Amino acid sequence: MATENKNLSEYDKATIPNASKFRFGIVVSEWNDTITEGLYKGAYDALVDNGALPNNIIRWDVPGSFELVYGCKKMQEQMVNAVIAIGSVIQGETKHFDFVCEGVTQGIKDLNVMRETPVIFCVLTDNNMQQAIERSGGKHGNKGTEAAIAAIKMAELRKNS
Ligand SMILES: Nc1c(NC[C@H](O)[C@H](O)[C@H](O)CO)[nH]c(=O)[nH]c1=O
Ligand SMILES: CC(=O)[C@@H](O)COP(=O)(O)O
Repeated sequence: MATENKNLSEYDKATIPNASKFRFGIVVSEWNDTITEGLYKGAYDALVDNGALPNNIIRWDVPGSFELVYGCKKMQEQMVNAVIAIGSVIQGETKHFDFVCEGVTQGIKDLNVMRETPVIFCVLTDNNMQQAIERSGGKHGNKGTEAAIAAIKMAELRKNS
């Protein structure tokens, strides 16, 4: 498994652009909030560690991961350089997991295709809570950290393109 061979929280600051000139929007799903709050902390701390100003980080909450698409669409309309979508989808008894994951994945992909502001996919899609815990500050690191680094790099790419 790819994540098993890569700690999601590791990055080399020397390779990361300074984020002090950028504004970031973070949209956070309330479902599985113990997980999404851990992802948010990882993302927020990594943004600030790389120079982002706290006043330049906007947070909105949405009910569930399916609503991340609408929330990120509206966040793109704000004066931000990149958006991070944070969610945690955990397999239940039915196929609902498949439809939520597909819907949020395709929706965020569409936002990246149709609009100028990059939206980073920080949505865990796990078989169980233990996997989610391990990827939101556990033994595999924090996908929120990974997403923040991606957001900084994509904001820099957008600025230079
Ligand atoms: N089961 C999970 C959900 N389900 C809720 C949907 O995301 C959505 O809010 C609802 O269908 C109303 O439109 N959401 C998650 O983020 N994680 C889950 O595990
Ligand atoms: C991802 C979901 O919507 C899922 O957790 C809901 O659980 P269930 O499939 O048991 O209704």
